[in-house]
Amino acid sequence: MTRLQTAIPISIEWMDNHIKLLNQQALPHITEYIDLYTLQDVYEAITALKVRGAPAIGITAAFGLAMSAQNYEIDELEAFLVKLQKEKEYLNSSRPTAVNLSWALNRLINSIGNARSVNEAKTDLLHEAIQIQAEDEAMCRQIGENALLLLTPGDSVMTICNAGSIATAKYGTALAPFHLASERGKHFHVYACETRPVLQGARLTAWELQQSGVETTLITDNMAAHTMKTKKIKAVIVGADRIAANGDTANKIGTYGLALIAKSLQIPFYVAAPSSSFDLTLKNGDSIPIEERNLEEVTTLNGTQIAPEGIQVYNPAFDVTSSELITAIITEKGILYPSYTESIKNQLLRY
Ligand SMILES: CSC[C@H]1O[C@H](OP(=O)(O)O)[C@H](O)[C@@H]1O
Repeated sequence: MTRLQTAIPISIEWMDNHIKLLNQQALPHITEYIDLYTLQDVYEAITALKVRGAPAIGITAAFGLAMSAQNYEIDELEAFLVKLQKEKEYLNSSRPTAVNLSWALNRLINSIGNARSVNEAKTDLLHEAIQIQAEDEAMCRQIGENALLLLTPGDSVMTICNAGSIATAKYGTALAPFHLASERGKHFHVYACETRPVLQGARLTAWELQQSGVETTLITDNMAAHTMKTKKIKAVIVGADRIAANGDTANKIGTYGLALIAKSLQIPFYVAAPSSSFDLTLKNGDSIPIEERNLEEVTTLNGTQIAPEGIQVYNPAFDVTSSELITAIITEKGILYPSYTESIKNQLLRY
């Protein structure tokens, strides 16, 4: 067993008739699993961020739809497909920004195009969800290998949010190189931004990298510029929720600011993401839907009110980094460089 296999739990496990999910809202203090049996359980787990991270959301939704379909008491294929489409749209409405959600659900619907019976369709759905999870693990491992072509062990690297193993099937995207290097006895020094308001950096990335034996320093988000300037940060690497055809990238709120600082300090800024995070129907990032979440995430901390009651709040969960601020996009199919419109066409779509 590699260190990663023993250190970091798998976030999503299919248990033959239900989903066993690592509750990411309980981390880092409690490692607990919750059992999801219904479509509503899955919808609520995604909206409440019990599972979060673009690929992990897609995988969970895929198993959720396949699981729900197993229990349809419908014999007629046409009626089965009508109900499946309705439930797919419901799950797809759980969070708007990560394209992996709709990508995974569409893959499930497409997987039963040739089914000749309801039973065949039920089998195909489950098979496709299992396939999506297995492929994501392989893609993330390859992203880690490709990132190690750009990052040098021993360097200090900054990241934001959690684009880690628990946000994917395994390994993560932005954190994948650190896990792989650690398994090989090579070490980076990672500066993790805490990532207000939900604290994915402080709660999840700090925990995940510590489990994996990666040297990690936690900073608050407003320390990023000073840290990049004074701590010899050699690169910034982040995940992605949706990448448009020109390379504009939506990621956790605060990412755009890191990219601007990196540009001004001439520090390479990398996005790490699987091909399932690209939305080539969008010419650029202007039309990427940005999720706005409830005000309590900003006005409270661990249930304690930290702002005056009734204060107005703006709580966008993502921002869009324009492609000219991105040095390279690291995918499982290789490293893309500007112009991203061209490199996406030549490298991502060539298969
Ligand atoms: C590989 S995870 C990608 C992405 O998802 C996270 O958002 P959230 O925690 O709200 O699901 C964050 O933006 C990560 O970079």
